This record gives sequence, C-alpha cells and structure tokens, in this order.
Amino acid sequence: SCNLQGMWVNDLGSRMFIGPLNAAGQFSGYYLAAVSAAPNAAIRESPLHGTQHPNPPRAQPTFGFSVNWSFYDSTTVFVGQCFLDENGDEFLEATWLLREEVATHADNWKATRVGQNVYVRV
Ligand SMILES: CN1C(=O)N(C)[C@H]2CS[C@@H](CCCCC(=O)O)[C@H]21
Repeated sequence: SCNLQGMWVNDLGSRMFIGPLNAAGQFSGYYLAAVSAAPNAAIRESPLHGTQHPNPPRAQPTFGFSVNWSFYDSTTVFVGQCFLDENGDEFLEATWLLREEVATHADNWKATRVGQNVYVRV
C-alpha cells in the first residue's frame, strides 16, 4: 500500500522527507524547495506537518500537510492522494495553495497561488 514515509521529489526538483506516522496518522518532516520567490541562496529546509489516513491502512490514502517556509514570509498547504502505478510503484498527486504575505490588504487579491505537482520516490 501507499505510505508517505520517506523521501520524495517532484517535477520542479523539490524534495521532501516525510517521517513516521503516529497512530492518528500525523507526520512531520521537511521540505527543500527547488525554486522560490526568494533568492536561491536563501532557500533552506522548511518544516512540514500533516496527516494521512492511517488505520485501517488504505491502499491509496489521501493526505494533507502544510509547510512553514523558514526563509520567506509565505505558507503552502498541500492536499493529495498516494497512488500505485501499474508496476506497483507509488506516486503522489498533490494540489497546493501558496499564500504569500503581502504589504497591504489592497494586495490581498494577488496573494494566493495554486498548482498541482506529482511526486515520486527518490
Ligand atoms: C518550489 N515549489 C514546489 O515544490 N511546489 C510544489 C510549489 C508550491 S510551494 C513553492 C515554493 C515556495 C517557496 C517559498 C516561497 O517562495 O514563497 C513551489
């Protein structure tokens, strides 16, 4: 079945490490963004926390997690599902919302980006 634990990479080249699940399906880990609005030199590991359906183990569970960027005033939340391909290899389909801190409420309209990415195991 699909378990999020371990190291993943997406099509942007970003990597994330997901730690062990607890009984409630909660996990922690870190995210290493391959690209950012911040200068590349600033990019560093950022903590993530989330949940996936733990018990009973689901073959292709849904998950969610959020990343508190340690080098930029923004936050990303991810939701998605773990799938098994025809070879039995796991991949993640994720949709994300990236919320950037903007200077004034007048800029609120342009503060949230959305996207989708696929992750495969490193
Ligand atoms: C590299 N990325 C990646 O692997 N994504 C799935 C997307 C959604 S989070 C964003 C990086 C945000 C870094 C901090 C910032 O620039 O606000 C982009």
